[in-house]
Amino acid sequence: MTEPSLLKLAADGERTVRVSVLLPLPFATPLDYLAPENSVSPGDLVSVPLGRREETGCVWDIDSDVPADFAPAEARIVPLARLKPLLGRLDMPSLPRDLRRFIDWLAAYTLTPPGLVLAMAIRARHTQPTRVQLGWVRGGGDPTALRMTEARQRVLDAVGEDALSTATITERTGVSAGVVRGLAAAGLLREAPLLAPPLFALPDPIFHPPRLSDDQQEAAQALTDSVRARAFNVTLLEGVTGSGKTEVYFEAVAACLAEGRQCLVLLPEIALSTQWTDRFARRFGVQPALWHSELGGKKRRETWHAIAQGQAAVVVGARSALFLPFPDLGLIIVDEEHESAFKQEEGVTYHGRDMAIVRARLTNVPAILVSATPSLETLTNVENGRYRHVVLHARHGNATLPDVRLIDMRRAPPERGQFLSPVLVDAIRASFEREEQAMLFLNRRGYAPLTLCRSCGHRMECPNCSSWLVEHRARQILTCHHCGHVEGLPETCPSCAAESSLVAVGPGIERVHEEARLHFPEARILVMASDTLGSPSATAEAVRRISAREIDLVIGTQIVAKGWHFPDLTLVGVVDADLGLGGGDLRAAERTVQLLHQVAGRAGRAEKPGTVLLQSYLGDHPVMKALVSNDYLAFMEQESAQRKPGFWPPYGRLAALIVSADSAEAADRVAGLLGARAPDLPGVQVLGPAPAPLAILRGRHRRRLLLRTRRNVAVQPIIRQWLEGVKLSTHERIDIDIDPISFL
Ligand SMILES: Nc1ncnc2c1ncn2[C@@H]1O[C@H](COP(=O)(O)OP(=O)(O)OP(=O)(O)O)[C@@H](O)[C@H]1O
Ligand SMILES: [Zn+2]
Repeated sequence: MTEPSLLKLAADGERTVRVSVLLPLPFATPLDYLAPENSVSPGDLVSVPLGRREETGCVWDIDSDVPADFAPAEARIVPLARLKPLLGRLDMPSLPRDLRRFIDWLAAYTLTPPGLVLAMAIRARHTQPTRVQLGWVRGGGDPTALRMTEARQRVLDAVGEDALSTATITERTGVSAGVVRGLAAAGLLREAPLLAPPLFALPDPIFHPPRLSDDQQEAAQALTDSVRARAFNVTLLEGVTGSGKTEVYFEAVAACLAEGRQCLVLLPEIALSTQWTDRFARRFGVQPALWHSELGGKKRRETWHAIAQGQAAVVVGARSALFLPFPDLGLIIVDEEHESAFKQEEGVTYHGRDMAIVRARLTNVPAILVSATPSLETLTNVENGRYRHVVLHARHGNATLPDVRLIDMRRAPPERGQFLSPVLVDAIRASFEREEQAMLFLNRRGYAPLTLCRSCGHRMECPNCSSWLVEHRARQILTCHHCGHVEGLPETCPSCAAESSLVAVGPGIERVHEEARLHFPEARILVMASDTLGSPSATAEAVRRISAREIDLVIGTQIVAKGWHFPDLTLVGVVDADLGLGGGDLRAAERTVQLLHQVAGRAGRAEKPGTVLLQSYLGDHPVMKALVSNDYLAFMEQESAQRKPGFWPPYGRLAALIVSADSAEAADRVAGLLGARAPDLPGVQVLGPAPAPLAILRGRHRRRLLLRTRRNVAVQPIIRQWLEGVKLSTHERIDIDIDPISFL
């Protein structure tokens, strides 16, 4: 690994200035250093002394007179004479101004030290650009200094302004490397950096445009207009599954390319998006740049640099792509905007969709949110005129929306110990007979969610978390889906020592697979879950096999809901449509409709019509009614009517405080303390403290408090004041989650 070269700071006159440098560490503010005047600019990455270490940071401000009311109390202004000098500037692209403002904004909004947000932006620097390769150009030496043989002349004719490597020269001219060395020694050739071939070829906006329907054309026009206007605004692109939303927003990407600017597309599960990138390549002639957590070190740093130098024109990424240093960003698209996967729950907690809009605003470029089932937040913003609305009403071509039907599990129950109703089994058989493909969806990995002792009732629980262990029969283990704890399946009950008394309760997809094999011994079945299909190549292979009709039945967790397009897939069976509704989460119903609608949307996307069967015990539930009648908006109106009176989001604001400690007593002490000094303000309510649903997670005891306010109340100052002076021991923590979407 090569370190980036450290550039000396050129002194421009005598004066030195105070330079504030933000370090990727949990400090409340940037630290001040000294540098010669005009030697660095804001955004430059620099090396600084910190104690006995050297750290890389980013110049945040120069010679600022920090106003007293802006500086937090702990930011003491150190006199110039006591400041240490910068060690040098890294030979790397600087962070653009809009990105720095975004980092500050996000830090303030999420109540995170800004350095920790910066760390997300410059993580890629840990692995630096590969060393520059050198080649040869014409040198300024005296041509008569050397006898001009024919071989030497051939070399001089071959080299031009762009450097060529020795290997290329000898290959092109047929001379030996010695001739090249001789010319160099005589000064007739000079070393110069080789131009690296660009890592990402430029996508061609007119490579292969589709012929759009009138509806699509109108939608595309609205989007491309806003791209050309080069100003911030947000548009919701809503359209039923299979209506061509992707084709339509590709037109906006094309417009952005035509403007010569960069474009960022956020997808919720980028590592699984091979179908998306292939489509992109068919439309634009080349692959886009990818950005996600699984990118390897070399690829990661090369991509970071290509983006910083404006060479990567289209970046498709996970939420972390919001922190990339685009020098000329022209458009941000968030596909599947309703997805909760955009929320980062660990470390800095932020919502990728919401922050995409913030970034678009600070960069002053348009944002496009895309969904078949938009979130209530987004619909509300459309309603109050903050977002524009562009709608695609029908599926593309001759495809029709699938027929969604309910299987009432009380009336058509499965056989004892089974999970598929005879109605569903018959429907699958019928689709095999028509030589069509079917899919079974169950959002639960493993074999069974609970293992129970038949004689004493003991439940197999995680030793580190308050949760059940999930059996994975293929691997013969019990595992915790929260902390990853793994143990073998015991032969006897650990509590009463009864033999062979442990039974699996409830289904996971492994168990549904087992049952499907029983019903359809001949069928070619493929199981798709994040633990069996983690890597992009495994996913690509699965997609290939389904598309090539090597598979009759797909059984999967939520990864099968993603934007897949399989023309021969006509039947989708939802094994447990009620699954997401338990737990009392604010958005449980909304999320269930969105997920099941998305799954249902995989059926009948081409010529053959599709059918969706929902197995449910709650046929009268608004969620089931919405799915059967395919009336999403009516459902969202009910949702809205339920949330409005209590000022639940999006009609009010929420922030969660999660207390965790190494003992229940300590957790109770801190939670009690917070409860006792909870803010007492108009329009503000504090719920809790209460044990978190996951009262123990990874061995830590957890309590939750929920702050709920009217929409017009800013929660950050309230929380800052609330926590001021709260002293914690090293084993106690308070995590803040602004706009929480998980209530575990
Ligand atoms: N104008 C068009 N010309 C040719 N093919 C099209 C056109 N519009 C859409 N399609 C095709 O129809 C299928 C569905 O389109 P697309 O995937 O863009 O829809 P979507 O709304 O994004 O779907 P979903 O929300 O279900 O992921 C794709 O195979 C797409 O290539
Ligand atoms: Zn656990």
